[in-house]
Amino acid sequence: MIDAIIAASLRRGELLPETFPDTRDPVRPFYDALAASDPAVIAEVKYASPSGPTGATLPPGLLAREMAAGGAAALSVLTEPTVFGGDPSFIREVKRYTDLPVLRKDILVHPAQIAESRHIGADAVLLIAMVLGDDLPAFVNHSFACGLEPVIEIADEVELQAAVATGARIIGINNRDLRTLVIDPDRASRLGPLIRSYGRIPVAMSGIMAPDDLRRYRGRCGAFLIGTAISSAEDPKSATEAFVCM
Ligand SMILES: O=C(O)c1ccccc1NCC(=O)[C@H](O)[C@H](O)COP(=O)(O)O
Repeated sequence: MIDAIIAASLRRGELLPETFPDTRDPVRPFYDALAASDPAVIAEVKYASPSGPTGATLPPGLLAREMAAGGAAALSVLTEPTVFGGDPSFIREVKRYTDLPVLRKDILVHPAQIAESRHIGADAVLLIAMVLGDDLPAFVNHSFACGLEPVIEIADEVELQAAVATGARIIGINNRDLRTLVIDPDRASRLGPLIRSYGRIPVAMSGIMAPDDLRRYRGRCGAFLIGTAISSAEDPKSATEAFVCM
């Protein structure tokens, strides 16, 4: 499944123009938003996954407004269209409803997709270590050059070392295995303190379904990315509050 998503993303990247205007502004405040909040909840606008629809019903702008009202420190917006039901236009829509900094969540594999991310209004981009391999440092540098905060996603100690060798200030630990989709909640507990010891912000990602799940990472991770549990909630504002008011 992940290989098909990567191939589709490469095809999308190849269709983009090589340059976009407005790619050299200073990095926007995604980092500051996480550093200033405890717990820093990154609420994710997520409509589907390889497992099927999440059940989210509000359109992206209204969903984002509820998440902001519930106290989210920042937002993540899935823009991948083939499996996750996303679209790059969601970022602009979300930005019309909230001032919160926004992470573009996608399988980014082409340099033009980084410049595009800035152009469509993102403040940060997800760079997946497993997907980018040896290209990771170049994508980190390109993100900073485009005025974007790179957030590297890792799954193990080897990828952690590759991430800290770059200048990235935020490193996410995905508890979900991208190939098997199985969640291992101990990943973020184990790797979070190690990332902290390098002076970076560790973000626990995936499988955080209830406030108690977040509690296990307190003190070990600095931020918490929550998709399905908030996006699919009947009342996304209250669902966000429940995580923020831990
Ligand atoms: O969500 C999935 O099942 C998934 C499968 C394969 C690759 C990526 C996947 N999700 C992307 C994400 O990063 C999650 O949306 C994010 O971590 C939030 O996860 P959750 O809170 O469990 O919805």
